[in-house]
Amino acid sequence: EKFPPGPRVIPIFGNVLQLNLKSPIKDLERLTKKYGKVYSIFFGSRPLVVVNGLEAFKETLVSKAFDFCGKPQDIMFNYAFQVQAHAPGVVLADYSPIWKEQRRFSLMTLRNFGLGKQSMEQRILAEISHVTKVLEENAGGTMDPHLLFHNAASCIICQVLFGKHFEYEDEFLKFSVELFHVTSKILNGPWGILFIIFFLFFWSWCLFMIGILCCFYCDKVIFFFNCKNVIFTFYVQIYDAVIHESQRVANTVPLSVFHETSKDTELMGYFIPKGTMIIPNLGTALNEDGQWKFPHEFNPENFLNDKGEFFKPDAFLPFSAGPRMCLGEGLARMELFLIMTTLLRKFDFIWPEEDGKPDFTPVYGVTLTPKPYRMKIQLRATQ
Ligand code: HEM
Repeated sequence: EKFPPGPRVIPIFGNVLQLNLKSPIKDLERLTKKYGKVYSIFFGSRPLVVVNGLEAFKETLVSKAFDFCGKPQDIMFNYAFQVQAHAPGVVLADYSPIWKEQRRFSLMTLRNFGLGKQSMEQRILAEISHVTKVLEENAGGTMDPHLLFHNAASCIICQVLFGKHFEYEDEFLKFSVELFHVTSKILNGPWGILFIIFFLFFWSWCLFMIGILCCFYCDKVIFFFNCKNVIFTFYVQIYDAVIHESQRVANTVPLSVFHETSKDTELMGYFIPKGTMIIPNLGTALNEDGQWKFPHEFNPENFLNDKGEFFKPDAFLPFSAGPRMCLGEGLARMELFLIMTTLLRKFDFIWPEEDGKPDFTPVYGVTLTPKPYRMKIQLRATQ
């Protein structure tokens, strides 16, 4: 009786036919308005609980984190990725001593490979020089930057993993980026089941996903060390605000990675049995009324306090929170900051008027991405 409410369930199908599986975000928004911050939907006979908004996330991901930090093991993903009990990796591993060990090992390895250190910054800057070269070649014209940025992000993670730079024309790189692109589109789409075969390849390339997901971040501490004057620091704060605001609006990983309850528990007064799949709808905190100065518009002031200094509101949870939160946040931040600042100092990126109004409707896949677009590139007069 105390299970979260939800739409009427159709036998065999559950609520699948009531959702647009190609892009369920709008449907989930509609259901939040009707049923509240915590509600249930059924995939076939399987119940899922959708969690929305900062208050519910605090309870799910932080204060009761260990009740909610399992990962479903009996879904198609796990078979496709060949997740095995003795070697489950990190992202899809259930809450267990093996997951803890693998997470600790991964963090330590990333640190050993230079995360948070000058050497990682140098690797990223070296990769940016390749991007800059391509953009310079196209200066004065228009281009679709999609593949260029995928390549750059993939190459950075390859640098970390293999200590080698891949040329953008390299067949291996082209194949892997294309493979990721295709699979990530199919994965969440209605035809996902038919394309299960792709998933077998996907596991091998998941590290590339890391790069593509990250859209480039930064550890601003490194930057601060190099900046001694106050005015420059002020600019950095604004830059940081712009980058965070871009990520807030982009809502890159809207539904996080599904969780599962590891025991019977309660959430905002509702009873949630052990083994229930949980969807943290992270995007609902990123534009939640009451949490932001300007929740529904692009405005970097969302990350500036009254004195114009950078601050991060609690509702900024694109990397999730608690024990399962994203392990690559540091690398992602470093990449985004270095790439954005370097490119914006050198180039102007302009929307081509002949292409009409930009269509901001995102394409739903593992991540939310923009529809294909072209941009004009111009070298800036002062660099
Ligand atoms: C903008 C870039 C990125 C975003 C928005 C992002 C977001 C996320 C989210 C939402 C989760 C799920 C957390 C949860 O289950 O509660 C996650 C998990 C994870 N991410 Fe990221 N991520 C990004 C980049 C990266 C990078 C660069 C790496 C690796 C270097 C990485 C590695 C991981 C791993 C290993 C997990 C699983 C952690 C665990 O289950 O213990 N991510 N990420």
